Amino acid sequence: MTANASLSELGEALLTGAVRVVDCTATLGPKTPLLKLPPEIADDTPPIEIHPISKYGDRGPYWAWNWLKVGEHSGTHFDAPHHWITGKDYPDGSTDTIAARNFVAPANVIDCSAQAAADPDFLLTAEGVKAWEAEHGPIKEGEWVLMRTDWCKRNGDADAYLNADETGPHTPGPSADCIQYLMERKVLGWGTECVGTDAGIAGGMTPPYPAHNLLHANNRYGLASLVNLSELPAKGAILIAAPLKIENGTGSPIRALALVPA
Ligand SMILES: O=C(O)C(=O)c1ccccc1S
Ligand SMILES: [Mn+2]
Repeated sequence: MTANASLSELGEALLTGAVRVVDCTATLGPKTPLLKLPPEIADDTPPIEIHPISKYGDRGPYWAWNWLKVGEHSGTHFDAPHHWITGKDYPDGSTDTIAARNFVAPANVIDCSAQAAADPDFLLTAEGVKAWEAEHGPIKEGEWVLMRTDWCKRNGDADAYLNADETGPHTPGPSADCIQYLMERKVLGWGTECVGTDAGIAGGMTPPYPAHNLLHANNRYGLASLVNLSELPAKGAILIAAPLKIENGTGSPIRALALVPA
């Protein structure tokens, strides 16, 4: 089928509802849970603020608009290679230099919801990815790999979502060998439902924060705080994940949208 025919067919399918659009984005606002790092080593992103400029009142009679105070790595967001020291030198590693073709791609959704429900520190390993491929087919170069944990069900409760105790945060994520394997498969990037692309215990892993370290060392991308992955098929969805074109940006809140068969 020609590209014209494919796009025309997609347009028709969108209009008829044969292809559905799933919103994989959490609402962004002052209640959005943000990463809390050990205060002895790092500063955190300040809480999101939404400030009205006018709302059809005397400072803007016909219009309403706000200004925002928001960190790049807030809510459902995109991690660019420049976010990490291992990716700092890529000329196309910031949100304003990444090629736009990388913002639309097929998605593989690996369901780890049962494992994450049983163990908040669950780590998906390379072996786990290979077992998934044996069942669903190979992960191809240029595709997203998304870890479904149903962690988004905790979004309404910041404490439950961040799930920290005196030993630190406990949220599921990838092992280092998982990300290393995905880099060998030349995937576009890795996405999770949790506050970051790494597991809560990742600060103590080798290398520290292996998803960030290895993704961005390979000029690849991360997605965090995705929602509704349960509505996506294991294979077959197309994910639209485009960061704001922030000058020298290390990341950006996004509106993540998945095109799925109805
Ligand atoms: O990229 C992020 O938002 C993120 O998760 C993160 C940011 C900075 C340091 C550690 C982590 S783990
Ligand atoms: Mn981030």
